[in-house]
Amino acid sequence: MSAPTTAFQVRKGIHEREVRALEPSEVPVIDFGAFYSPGEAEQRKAAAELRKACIEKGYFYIANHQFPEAVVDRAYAAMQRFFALPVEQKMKCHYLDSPNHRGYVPVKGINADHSLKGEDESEAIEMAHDLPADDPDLLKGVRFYGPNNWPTEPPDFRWALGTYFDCQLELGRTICRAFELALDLEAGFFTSRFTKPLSRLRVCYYPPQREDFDIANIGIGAHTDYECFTTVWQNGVPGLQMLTPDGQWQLLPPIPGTFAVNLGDLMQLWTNDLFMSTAHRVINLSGVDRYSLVQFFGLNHDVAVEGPLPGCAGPGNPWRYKPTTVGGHVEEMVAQTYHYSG
Ligand SMILES: O=C(O)CCC(=O)C(=O)O
Ligand SMILES: [Fe+2]
Repeated sequence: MSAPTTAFQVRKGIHEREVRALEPSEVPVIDFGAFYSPGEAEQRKAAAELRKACIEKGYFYIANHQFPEAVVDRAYAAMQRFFALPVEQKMKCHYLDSPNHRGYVPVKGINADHSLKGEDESEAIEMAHDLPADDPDLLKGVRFYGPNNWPTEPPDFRWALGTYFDCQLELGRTICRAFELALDLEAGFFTSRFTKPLSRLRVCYYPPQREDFDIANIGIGAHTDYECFTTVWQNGVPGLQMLTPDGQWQLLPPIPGTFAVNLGDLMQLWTNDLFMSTAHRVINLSGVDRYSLVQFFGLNHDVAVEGPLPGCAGPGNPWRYKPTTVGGHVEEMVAQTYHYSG
């Protein structure tokens, strides 16, 4: 049985227009170098900072993560060239033409905020692990495993974004390890279930938005992400806003050399609301184009979320959710957001 889904997106203040723009010094930045070092004390210290940020804010940035800068630069260059193409060209790889939920999402192609009837004013490419068409899990009916629906233009898009995706998987494994420490779990709790993870990458473009925008039609409407956590790279142009657990919208400043990381629904389910899935949205009022690379990290498709993590429930604090699976929850939420009929 699936968990109730409406619990995740609805938050007090979700349509509030007041936003506080944060200074870079106000952002919790975790030094990820600690997780690559053999020093246990350093790792524990960084994990404690990560835990505090998750409880108080629902997001953090990571620095010293060792992600190759050239991979980001190449991905950014290729995505700019793709989104500059005529719309007819981009429509040739529309996501609704892919059996695996991969491809181009045009303007008004999704409705991320399920509580409104609007459509989102942004474009994206949905991609994931580029698996063959005879992948055994795909043959069993798991549509999230399978081939990407690559654009043919620009010709290096596939290399540039495929490499970004693969490198992010490596980073994601380290973030899983950091969460194991932050939640006091046995080593391998997440990483041993991260051998064929459901991970999606959204390659996003947000044209500038008018000041008198309608809250139902913004870059991406307020929502929570469905997986365990999400990494966000943004091109120096602000627009991403996070709703903190105490109900304040915060505009996140891009900080060169970092990724923002926010929590997703599965983390909320598993931690029984200790780590809440962070509601967020994008409104690009900068006057210039905003681009972002947003990668979602679940665990393997069939991993069961059938109870709270150790230490996250007890007398007076029962588990609030129903059992689900990683793939089951993501499938249900994607069906509500994207324009699949029937
Ligand atoms: O573009 C961003 O910064 C965030 C996009 C987002 O929230 C999403 O694609 O789920
Ligand atoms: Fe999101």
